[in-house]
Amino acid sequence: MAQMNLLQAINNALDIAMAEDDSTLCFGEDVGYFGGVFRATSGLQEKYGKARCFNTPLVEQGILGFANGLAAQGSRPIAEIQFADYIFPAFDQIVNESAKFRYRSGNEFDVGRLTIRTPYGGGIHGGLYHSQSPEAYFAHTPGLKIVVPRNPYQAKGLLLAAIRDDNPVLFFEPKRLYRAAVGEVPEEDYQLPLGKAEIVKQGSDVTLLAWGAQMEIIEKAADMAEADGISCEVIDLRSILPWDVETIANSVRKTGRFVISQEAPLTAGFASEIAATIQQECFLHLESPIARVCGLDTPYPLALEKEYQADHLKVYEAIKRSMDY
Ligand SMILES: Cc1ncc(C[n+]2csc(CCOP(=O)(O)OP(=O)(O)O)c2C)c(N)n1
Repeated sequence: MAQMNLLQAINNALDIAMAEDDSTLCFGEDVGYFGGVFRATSGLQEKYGKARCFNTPLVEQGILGFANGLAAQGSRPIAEIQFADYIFPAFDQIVNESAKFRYRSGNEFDVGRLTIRTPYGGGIHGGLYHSQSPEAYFAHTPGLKIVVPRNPYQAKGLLLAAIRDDNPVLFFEPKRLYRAAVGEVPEEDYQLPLGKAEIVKQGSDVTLLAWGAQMEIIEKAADMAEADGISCEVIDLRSILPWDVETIANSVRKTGRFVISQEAPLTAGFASEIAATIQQECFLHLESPIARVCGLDTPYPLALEKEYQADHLKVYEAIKRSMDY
């Protein structure tokens, strides 16, 4: 075991993946000798050379076009988009090519070896274009997998699973946790399963669900509610696509109450998809309406970041409303 922050765990996973397979490549804006703006690829160019870890031009559509071509030809590309806010120029490549390549070629080609890493989320005073959480745009796209880790242990195990998975995977890295989340991480190779949620704390009165950096917030709200005698089951979704309906539905059947929290805006966020599915699966077990505690429906505000966030007080209020219903 070693103490690592989330960035170091990601760097460690990339190192293991590059060492095991010569066809694994890391590239993106400033990813080469500089090691990325957050240093996730630090030291990799030195170790594996300029042909395997390198800078691209500032053109996200090109990064993904290039990555799709490499993956189709048998390489294992790991493309970095410098901020998730800048993934939109590559939207066409991801949604129309990465996700559909296997289907449109009748399984003759696929880009399943592709992994896309990108820093995501707010809480760092990044303003409009360094704070967004765009998972829902991609969750609407069959053919992709989507993962969000909440700590260094998860980041390493889930990233190694993502890189080796047979489908294109989008790996959203909560940038607020890059240096803030520190924990024990095994130095050896391990994987955590994609598509599986993790029950972080067992409870019996209400189920709380989030992913990524939002986990800290629901855990804090759970502590407040527990002080009032409310027993909270806390679950980390970990994978947005595919998502673990069974674990969540089993929990809600047990507790009868359900609060979902996401950092992204409320409208058409992934929390809405979860709420719709769970009301269908658990209708007769629900004691109160499913609550969504989300970011406000505004562009991500710089000055009003605190007001925008679905913080622990808003989650706590939703728990109380659910209990009092
Ligand atoms: C579409 C998009 N992708 C990525 C970024 C992040 N970004 C901001 S500045 C910068 C580097 C710009 O370098 P250069 O074009 O050489 O201009 P310089 O600032 O060095 O004069 C990058 C990648 C961005 N702002 N927009």
